Amino acid sequence: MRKPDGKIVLLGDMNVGKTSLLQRYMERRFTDTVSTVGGAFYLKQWRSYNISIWDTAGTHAAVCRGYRLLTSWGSLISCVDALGPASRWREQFHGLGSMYCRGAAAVILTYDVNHTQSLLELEDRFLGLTDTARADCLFAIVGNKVDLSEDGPGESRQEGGGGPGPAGSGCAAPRLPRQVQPEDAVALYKKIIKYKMLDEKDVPAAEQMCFETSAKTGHNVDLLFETLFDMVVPVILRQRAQGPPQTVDIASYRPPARTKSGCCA
Ligand SMILES: Nc1nc2c(ncn2[C@@H]2O[C@H](COP(=O)(O)OP(=O)(O)OP(=O)(O)O)[C@@H](O)[C@H]2O)c(=O)[nH]1
Ligand SMILES: [Mg+2]
Repeated sequence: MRKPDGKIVLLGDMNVGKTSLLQRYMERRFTDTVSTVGGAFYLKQWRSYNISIWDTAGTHAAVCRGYRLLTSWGSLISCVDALGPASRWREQFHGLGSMYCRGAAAVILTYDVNHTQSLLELEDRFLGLTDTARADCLFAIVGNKVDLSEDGPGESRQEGGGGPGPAGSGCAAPRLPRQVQPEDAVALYKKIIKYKMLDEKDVPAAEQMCFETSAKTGHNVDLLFETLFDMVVPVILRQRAQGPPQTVDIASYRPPARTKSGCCA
């Protein structure tokens, strides 16, 4: 298998629809999903480039919230017990998330437009994971599940076919009042630019990088991925021009052969 030329990573709280978005784009269908454990990737050929798209688990935030609940409800002993595992979880999650983001050319920060907390989590928990991404990493902010909001495009404008599973079931879910406005996503994008100490004029405009999608209907899903692929190609070319990364590839690393005279030669 050829090594991927570039990497895109999907991050976001559990249940926001990361796996469903990726499945909708790669497999052209919307099916029941199970919560992701660890991470998995698809390879997409775009023009002459191989791009890996990583799906990650959003579980951590909920696990920590669970522990927080436990600490407020439980006995003193369970509080003390819970603090240990919660912080260990946070560390493990941070390590794993940072690993998935290492060298990423683009990160898709995903939230649910009907759930404010999922947008807040992006800044609180997920943005820090992107410190290991490329310095010129692109950021897309994606509000998913617009089909569920009162003002969303919904079933009647279904794009790309429903396929088996929930989308094909024919019964429309009740509409919800939308909790996150497009301006909130634009504000987050601007915060990210500040956090990364970038100049707004050197990065794509917020309006270009904030999307509202529905993995269920397919709304804007192709637009999201294909806009990013086009933007990632120049990043790949820059990466090639800079030469191989200055880090050791553990898989291919071989220690230098010892001389017969040993270490003191
Ligand atoms: N109505 C609607 N439901 C969606 C949409 N996207 C995902 N879902 C549903 O939301 C639930 C969670 O979707 P997933 O894709 O598994 O979410 P995830 O972000 O990958 O979750 P984790 O793997 O736990 O981090 C599933 O029941 C999906 O069917 C959408 O656009 N519209
Ligand atoms: Mg998932």
